[in-house]
Amino acid sequence: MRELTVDLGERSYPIYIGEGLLREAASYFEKCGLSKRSPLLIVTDEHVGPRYLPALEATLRKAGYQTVGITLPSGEGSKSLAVFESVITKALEAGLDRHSAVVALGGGVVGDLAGYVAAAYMRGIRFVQIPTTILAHDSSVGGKVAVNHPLAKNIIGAFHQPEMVLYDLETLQTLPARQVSAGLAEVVKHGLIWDASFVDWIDGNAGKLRSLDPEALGYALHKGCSVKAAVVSQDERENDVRAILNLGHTIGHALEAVAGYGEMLHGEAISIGMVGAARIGVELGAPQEVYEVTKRVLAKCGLPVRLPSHFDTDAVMDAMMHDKKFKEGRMVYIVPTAIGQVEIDKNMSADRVRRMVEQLKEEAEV
Ligand SMILES: NC(=O)c1ccc[n+]([C@@H]2O[C@H](COP(=O)([O-])OP(=O)(O)OC[C@H]3O[C@@H](n4cnc5c(N)ncnc54)[C@H](O)[C@@H]3O)[C@@H](O)[C@H]2O)c1
Ligand SMILES: O=C(O)C(=O)C[C@@H](O)[C@H](O)[C@H](O)COP(=O)(O)O
Ligand SMILES: [Zn+2]
Repeated sequence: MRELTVDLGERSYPIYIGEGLLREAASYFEKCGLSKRSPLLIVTDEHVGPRYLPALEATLRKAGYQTVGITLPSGEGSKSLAVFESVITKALEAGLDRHSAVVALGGGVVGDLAGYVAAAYMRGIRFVQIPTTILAHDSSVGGKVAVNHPLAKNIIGAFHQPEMVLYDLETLQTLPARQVSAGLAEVVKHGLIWDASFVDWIDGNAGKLRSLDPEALGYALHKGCSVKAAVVSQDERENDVRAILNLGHTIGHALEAVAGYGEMLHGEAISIGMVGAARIGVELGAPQEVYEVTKRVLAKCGLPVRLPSHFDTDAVMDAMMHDKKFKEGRMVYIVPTAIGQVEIDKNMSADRVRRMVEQLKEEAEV
């Protein structure tokens, strides 16, 4: 078992990463002081619930916790105000009070939604992240919780930190191949923004990661969570350095919205976005290898590196205008300057981004 800390003063919390942690969940819940007198609401989805909810509830109940589960349809569509309301209804019916906690058992969709429920219910109750996807090594850490609006991703949300992150790597073994690749996009991102040697390692170990080799996965997810924790610890509310976690996301979020939520997975969209960002980086003076390595490593992880030509450039640009980082015709854009390094460009021209979107449709597959 590996342990990390997200260092945020009185809101600091541990990330536990290891095999079989779900079976020991009760002892971790006790360690972080969750109440046995008030019900816990476990939010999960239709793919995760049948596999992992009964065992989690059994171990928690055996230790004296009261649990209630809610199983949602899987996929990005559940990050909506309608589903948010249905979970609040469940919380009220189950009698959750201010000492209760919401437990997110699932991927980033469940984590973002359940976290937002926890942030809003009775003006904020505690919550626990139990991530079950590779991608959720990113989403479970850092306290960004949200639902989508049809016009813009993650636009209704809050910062609300969990009490702990309990990452049982055994659960990842049941992930479908497409979700494995999508999750690896955020792993690659953590290398590209912070650590060239990690990018090099992924380059050499992408095959092992895709085949869910436990040792390789453990190493990569610990590394990814360390980068995320380090960045968030420096800038909890994205006033500054935290923006670098958005590499590839400005266009990525627009692609998700334009495709229709869930059609293009988050990891797939930001993969294409990171290739675009690398192109802009090279245009602005970064070495050519920034583009070549970014594209190669993403392709090795089984990710798309080209924008399908049916995407309408105007629609993508319109969607970007709703991004939280867009202001007066200029956007905040994360631009790679070298492998493992990025800078925050607060004055990126929309015209340059438009040209990049067009170029992404011409991108050769690797
Ligand atoms: N809050 C943040 O900081 C942050 C960071 C990155 C991404 N996100 C958000 O995360 C979301 C994407 O998360 P995701 O990729 O985990 O998607 P997801 O939660 O939809 O999970 C992907 C799919 O895998 C299934 N699944 C999950 N765990 C499984 C398992 N162990 N075995 C079998 N199937 C399993 C799910 O049912 C779903 O069909 C997006 O909405 C994105 O915006 C948030
Ligand atoms: O935690 C962050 O900060 C991130 O940017 C992580 C991203 O991977 C994640 O997709 C996040 O939800 C994007 O943030 P947003 O503020 O652009 O919605
Ligand atoms: Zn992301």
